[in-house]
Amino acid sequence: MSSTAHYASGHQPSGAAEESSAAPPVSVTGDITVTDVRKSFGVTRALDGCSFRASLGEIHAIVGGNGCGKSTLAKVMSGVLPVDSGQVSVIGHTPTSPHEARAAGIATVFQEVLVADECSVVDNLYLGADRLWSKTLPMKAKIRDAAIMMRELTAIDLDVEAPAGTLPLSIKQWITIGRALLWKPKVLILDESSAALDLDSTERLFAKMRELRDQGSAVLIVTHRIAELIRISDRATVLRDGRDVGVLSKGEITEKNLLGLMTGRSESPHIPTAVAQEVLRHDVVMKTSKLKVWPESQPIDFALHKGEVLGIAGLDGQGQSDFVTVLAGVRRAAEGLPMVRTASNGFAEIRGLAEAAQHGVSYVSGDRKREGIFANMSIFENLLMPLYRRTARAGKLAVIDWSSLTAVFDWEAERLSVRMGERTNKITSLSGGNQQKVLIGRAFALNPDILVLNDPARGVDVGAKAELYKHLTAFAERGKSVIYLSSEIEEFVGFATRVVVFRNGSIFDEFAGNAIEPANILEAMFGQPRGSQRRIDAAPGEPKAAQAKVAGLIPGSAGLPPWMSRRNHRERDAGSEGSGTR
Ligand SMILES: Nc1ncnc2c1ncn2[C@@H]1O[C@H](COP(=O)(O)OP(=O)(O)OP(=O)(O)O)[C@@H](O)[C@H]1O
Repeated sequence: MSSTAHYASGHQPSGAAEESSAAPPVSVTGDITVTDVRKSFGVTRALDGCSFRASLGEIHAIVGGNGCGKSTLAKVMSGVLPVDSGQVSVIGHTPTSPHEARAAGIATVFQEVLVADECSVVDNLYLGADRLWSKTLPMKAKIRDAAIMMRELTAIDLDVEAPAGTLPLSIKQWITIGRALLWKPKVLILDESSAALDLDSTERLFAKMRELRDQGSAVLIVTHRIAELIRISDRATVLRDGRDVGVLSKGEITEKNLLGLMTGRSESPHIPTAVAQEVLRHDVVMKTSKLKVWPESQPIDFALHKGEVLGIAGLDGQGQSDFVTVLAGVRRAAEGLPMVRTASNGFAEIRGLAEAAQHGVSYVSGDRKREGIFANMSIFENLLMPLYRRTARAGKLAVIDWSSLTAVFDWEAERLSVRMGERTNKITSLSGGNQQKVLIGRAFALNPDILVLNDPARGVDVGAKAELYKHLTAFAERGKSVIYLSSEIEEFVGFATRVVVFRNGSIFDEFAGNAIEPANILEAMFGQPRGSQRRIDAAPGEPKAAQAKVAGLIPGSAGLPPWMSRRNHRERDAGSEGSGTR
């Protein structure tokens, strides 16, 4: 393993780049050199003498725990943040604004999915581009290019003229990536850009990254998905507490080496073991009977047991996310209602969030920007607001019991290791992963009986993830139950009691015990049943439509989600086999 990197000093800043109305201007004058950079926010030292060096023609990962300064490093290289001291040179430029960075051939996809909901997909793709080369492109050409780009990235035909607000988070994430790729950047910086993508989508992103690298660009990625970064990166720089602590070359990039550098310790925090199955004989605490997520999808009979950690998997758009939001009362199913066990041992229907909360069901969204944080409120308020009313002392004035709230805050913030300055600071002052921890803390603080988590570890570092599994396991051992949707299938191993895999808006397969293996889950996600459920929706000999569903990645013709293109809907309505969508 390389020791702490020492870098040569960077190129001198070249000043602002010229604007151009032609294709993106790129003048390659050197590589990427960040030297001894310091950047503080008040008392927080986000970068504390950080150095980093990457070359054109490589995929280089920037790795480290939540709050160690990765996004800040990405932002200083993208002209979003000025440094307090030190030097930044990216292909000969020191951009002082995102616009300058873009003109220099540097494109960044930031961690938060920045999409204007009310604008169309095409407008979102060209957002901010109108002062440069795309100004001259007629709308028709933009629509054509947008459709091609989105098809390449998502493998489905999207209606690019539809408003982006109706799209799932993963597709919005693709828009932000497509926006950067349209520029054919010389340096592409991806800050947690695969965090909302499923496995197959991630492969498409990787193909794009390799293509760019092979054309001579540098691709810098920030990710907490260790298995992915091991596969894709040529080199990795590890940060800890705002400093670079080591550079790993391809063969050295292993989970053990990464964790050792990230934490400064050598032990691995997560040792997978098969999870005991006795809980599957315990009482049912939540169930559905003939519930249909989409009007045309297969009905779902489902049961969650007391003490169970149930994993939920599926390729994007297969209904798993809709299902968990139905269970949590966030949305209604096309048919049927989930039922939850009541204190008197009967079952009550969940018709909305209020009933879910009343019967002890809490929800954590992975889409923290849209469904989670209150951006204008403090860290404290964000973690505890749902408790304000509950802890109000009886009486006319209903005074909030601040001392008990403070105790809850301290407990949750400490056990989830939320890295923060003052608790009264706005939640947006926290790094992305730490914001997510606050949302998880909020759900725990409500002391629920059933926790429904929708890809909660998105952007959470590997150490904190292991802690989260520990807390959730302990929670389940206290007789509570957990529903855990993840787009990262490795998460289930050694943690979930059972995993159900969704296809076409319904449960397709199910795994328990030692069968909870990434390879098994993956095959089921792609339509090959390997578990106990064996709900085969396309047996050999079935017509081509079903075979296409199994072989391909398209959601089946049964119950296409509404954001797919008009063309897909027309094909479905005409009884088409849908295989033309790829
Ligand atoms: N605008 C800001 N105001 C105040 N503090 C900030 C701001 N931006 C970042 N910080 C702080 O700087 C530190 C580094 O944050 P940064 O977002 O760079 O971390 P990160 O390594 O990207 O974390 P994550 O993996 O959670 O995304 C954190 O402690 C964060 O709270």
